[in-house]
Amino acid sequence: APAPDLVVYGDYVLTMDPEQPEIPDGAVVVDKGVIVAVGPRPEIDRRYVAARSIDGAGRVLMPGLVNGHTHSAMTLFRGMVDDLDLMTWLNDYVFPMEGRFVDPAFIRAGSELACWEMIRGGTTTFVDMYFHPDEIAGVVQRCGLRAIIAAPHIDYPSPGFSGWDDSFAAAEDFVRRWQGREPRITPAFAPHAPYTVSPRHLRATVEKAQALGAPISMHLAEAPAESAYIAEHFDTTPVQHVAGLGMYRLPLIAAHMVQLDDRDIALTAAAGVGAVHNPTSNMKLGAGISPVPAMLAAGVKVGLGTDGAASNNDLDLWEEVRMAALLHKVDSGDPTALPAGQALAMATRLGAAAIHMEDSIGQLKVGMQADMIQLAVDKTRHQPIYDITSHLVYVLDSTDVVTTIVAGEVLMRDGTVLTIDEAALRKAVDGRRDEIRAVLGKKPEGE
Ligand SMILES: N[C@@H](CCSC[C@H]1O[C@@H](n2cnc3c(=O)[nH]cnc32)[C@H](O)[C@@H]1O)C(=O)O
Ligand SMILES: [Zn+2]
Repeated sequence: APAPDLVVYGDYVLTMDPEQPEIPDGAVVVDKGVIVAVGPRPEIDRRYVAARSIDGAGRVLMPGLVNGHTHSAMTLFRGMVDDLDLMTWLNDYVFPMEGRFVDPAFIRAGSELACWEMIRGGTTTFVDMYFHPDEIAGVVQRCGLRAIIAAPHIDYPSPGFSGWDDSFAAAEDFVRRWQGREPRITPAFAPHAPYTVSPRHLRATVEKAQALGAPISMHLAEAPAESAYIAEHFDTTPVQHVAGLGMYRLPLIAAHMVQLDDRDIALTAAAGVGAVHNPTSNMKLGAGISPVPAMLAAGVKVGLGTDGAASNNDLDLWEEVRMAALLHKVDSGDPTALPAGQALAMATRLGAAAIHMEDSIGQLKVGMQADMIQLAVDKTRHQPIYDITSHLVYVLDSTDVVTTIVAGEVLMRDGTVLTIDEAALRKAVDGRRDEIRAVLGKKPEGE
């Protein structure tokens, strides 16, 4: 028998592969970080003797989750400003705080805190957009997660901002240095939003991203104030504005996509642009309700994201799955609007498509990357179980995740994160918290 690196079992194997969605008492075989077999346990055990195995009794085995939009180091701003609309939150609070506190050490601590939380909760891939992307990439490399790391650039004179030319040149430099360097890291461009980056600079971004073959991640059609700004200055919608500048010709990852008309949705579907839905952030900032069922019906690739911990306030993707499943029922008055299976797909297979990685992640399928998680479903509060998908969406949560594996590497085992020193992390986070508290104590922000 062939001797692969690892076999992982599950009483319930949920592949998210439409061709064989669920395998009771199944197993996934991994060799050199890639899935080489998926099937029922007896058949797998007959064919393979793996070097290592992870038991699956009382456990679900499924693909790791995809967080399509976050700002990882904003974990250090968790719970600092709540209950404000997007523009007030951003201009009066977040930008000044960032100008004051963000430096490379802040990013190292904040991103590590984010990665710890994501590994703990079963997120295996995330799309990040934040300052000092080299620091983020270093953290991601050390903790073993997979990420698209988008280097931000902006016109808007936010604090800490050194001008468009510098921020764009730094982003290009980052993309060039990280392309092909680490298989789990994809560098990308991140023009902040249509209301903070001029048309000329969005065009320049398209040209550069096209030349380098890099994806773009940006905030798009998030809040009413953005639509009003774009209507006033350009007499169109945010989507049609950026599509007109060529942005819909590339692998674009568009976060939010709340304020959309029918034409915006049709254009997004036709272009294959990925839409990342952030239900908690949208609800919390009062941005509106993204027309997710309409996008899905039109064939848009819709994923899920947490956004940063300053507008969520955590990076728990299970919460987004459940929020999405519930929000669109209440919005439409139709409980069939977003069924559990579709909500779960948005965190896995569809979410992978939304970030243009559907060929390598999002399903447990031969040839795909071995990015997978186990959840324990053996507790009394989990019983009885009739439909595992229903449980994953409506019963389980991030604390039920017990194993996290990326490219065949075990990042968490029995609920313990193995690749991050938690005690050292807590110390770094406490240090930053004290520094921020001291400043906030002296000068309270806002009224
Ligand atoms: N101001 C930056 C760009 C920074 S990274 C991404 C930015 O997006 C901000 N951000 C976080 N969540 C949202 C959101 O929902 N909408 C718009 N911006 C956001 C975040 O605070 C951060 O400033 C520069 O000078 O280059
Ligand atoms: Zn964001």
